[in-house]
Formats: sequence, C-alpha cells, structure tokens
Amino acid sequence: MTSNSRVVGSIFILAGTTIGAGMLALPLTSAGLGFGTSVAVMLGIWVLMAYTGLLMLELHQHMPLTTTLHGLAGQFLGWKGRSTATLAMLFLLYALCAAYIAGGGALMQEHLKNLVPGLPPFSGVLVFTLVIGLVVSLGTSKVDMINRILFVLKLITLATALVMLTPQVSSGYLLDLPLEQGLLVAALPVIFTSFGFHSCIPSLVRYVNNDIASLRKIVLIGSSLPLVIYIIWQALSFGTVGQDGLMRNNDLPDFVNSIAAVVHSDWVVAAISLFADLALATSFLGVSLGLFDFLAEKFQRPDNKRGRMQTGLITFLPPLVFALFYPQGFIIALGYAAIALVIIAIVLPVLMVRKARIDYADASYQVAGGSLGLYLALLVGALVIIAQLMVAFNLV
Ligand SMILES: N[C@@H](Cc1ccccc1)C(=O)O
Repeated sequence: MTSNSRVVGSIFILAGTTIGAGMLALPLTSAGLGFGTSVAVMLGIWVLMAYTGLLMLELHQHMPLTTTLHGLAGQFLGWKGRSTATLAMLFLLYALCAAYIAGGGALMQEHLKNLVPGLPPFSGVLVFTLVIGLVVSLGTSKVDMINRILFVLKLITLATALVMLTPQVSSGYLLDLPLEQGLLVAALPVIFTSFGFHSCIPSLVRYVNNDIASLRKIVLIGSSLPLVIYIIWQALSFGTVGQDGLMRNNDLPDFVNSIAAVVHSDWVVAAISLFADLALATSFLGVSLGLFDFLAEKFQRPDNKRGRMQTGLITFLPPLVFALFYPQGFIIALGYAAIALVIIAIVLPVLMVRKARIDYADASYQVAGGSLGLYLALLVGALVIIAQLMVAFNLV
C-alpha cells in the first residue's frame, strides 16, 4: 500500500503542473465564446485528458518503475515511436517556455515601467528570462525549494483573488452567447493545452510505486481540481469584465488592467497581478527544468559550471529569441504547444494501448471505453491540430 501523504502530494503535483500559463490565457482566448460555451468545451477536454492520462497508467502497469515516455514509446512502437516522442516532447517544452517568456516578460515590463520610466520594450523579457535562467542553472534542489515557496504563494494569491472578485460578478454577463462559431476554432488549442499534465505521469508512477489504485485516484482528482478552478476563474473573469471587455484585451497586461478598471480595489488588482506573475514563474520553472535536464542528457553536457552554462544557453536562448521577435507571442506559443501535446497525450498513448491490449490480453487494468474510446480521442486530437493549423494560416 502506498502511503496516503504521497498520494495527496501527487495530486498536488499533477494539479500544479496543469494550472499554469494556460489558465491565464483562458479568458483571453475564449472571450468570444461566452461563459456557458467555454465551460462546455472545457468539460469535454477534461474528460479527454483524464481518459488519456488513465491510458498512460494502463501502459505503465506492464513496465519497470523507471520507464519514461520515450521508454514506453520505444517498447511499444519501436524506434519510430521513440523518436516521435522525443521530438514532440522537445517541441512541447520549447513552445511552453516561449509562451512563458513572452507572457512573463510582458508582465515584467509593466512592473519595470512603473519603476523606471523610459526603458526599452524588450527589458521585461530579458530580466524575466535571466532571473529564471539563473535559478534553473543553479540546480534542481534550488529550483525545488524556490518552487515550493512560490507554489504556496500562488495558491494563496489565487484564493484571495477568487474570494475578492466574487462580489463584483454581474450574473448577466455569464449568459452571453458565442459571438461567432469560428471563435471556437481559435480557442480550442489553448483550452486543450491548459489541461495538459501528461509529462509528469512517469515521475508520479515512480513516486507511488506503480500502485494502480492510487494512480487512478491521482489522475482523476488531480485533473478535476484544475477543472473546478478554471470554471470559477472563467466565471469571475466573464462576470467582472464582461465578454465585450475581454474581447478588447490583446495580451496579459491588458487583461490585468481591464480587471483593475472594473474592480477599483488596489488589493484585488495586486492579488491578481501577483497570481499571474506566480503562475507564470512556477510553470516556467517546472517546464524549463524539464527541458534543461532533457537537453543536458541529449547533448551529454557535464554537470559542472561550464556544462551547465552551455545547457542553460541551449535551453533559454531559442525561446528568448522567439519572445523578442513576438512580444505578443504568449497565446501564439500556447497554441503551437497544443500540436505537440496532441502527439504526447493522445496519439502516442492510443497507439501504444492498442498494441498493449494485444500483447497483454489478460492485463489486470484496462480503461473503459474500448476501441470506440480510443478512436474518439484520436478524432478530437485531429480536430485540435486542424484548429491550430487554421489559426496559424489565418483561416479563422
Ligand atoms: N497545462 C499547462 C501546460 C502544460 C502542458 C502539458 C504538460 C505540462 C504543462 C499550463 O497551462 O501552463
């Protein structure tokens, strides 16, 4: 039996991985959908992501404890699967880092502007990347320590913001209907990314000793927490700023400012702006640490000062260059992350499970839904990719 505290800890790790920059992007991208439709889409995506999370558990039951995603793909799908998993993971991590730097840089710029007027527009992006880059290059134990403190602060500011915003909600705003159907296409990839957590499953499998009953609980509860928080968050954003107000926001600082314009309370604004900073910082720390270790291993950079500096450069330079060229690239990069996430969280697990159900026909755990479930998941994955390509080629 696995100890209860590890299960609880794992639920928070999973929820913490999920709740990040994607949440901040939700009110921005789904504004045109209206509250009701956006919640319906979120429910559907949550079911899909919890289902594929369970599929990954089904796969891990056949494998040794320390198996990674590439290990799984190599075992069930051969070298092609293995390299697809590696490439998709690399793309996902770089895209997420690019989003965090663009979003975090924009917020940092707002803070810096108030302190030192007249700074060049790229200062925020540079300062934000430098601070996080330095922490990550110091090593995992430092990141773990700082991340824990920031994570607790993130929860406190989120709770504060939620409680203080509630009285400001006008329920009429929540009944707004979608402005145009095409807006669903634009919102789908970002909503999808915001429910992603699958990269943390292999570590959790190891942490609770591959105990399937605990792992099912972790995936189901850990993914429901973000769902509940996202629904409250959407209700508060739509309810205070309104659909029209949200539609006018182009980036994160706009969003924070538009809440500030409605609520007239310095405390609420401070809590929300601090929450946004922390959500970006904790996501960025977690994801860039993953990318850092991944690259250090791939390029076999040694764990000394020189080696870590080289790894730091290949980790942070590409997303930094992206953010400098696309200062408003927060939403764009989250959309591209969706393409890689479809591969990691849907396509690979479905293909592997199809193989595993033949190879291990008498397995003790099999996710409900049969082949129909697998095909439906693939179908939605295809829709997410098509939606993102339409966004990329300006077809919506
Ligand atoms: N859901 C995370 C992004 C993410 C996707 C996939 C894996 C890990 C993290 C966010 O909103 O920021």
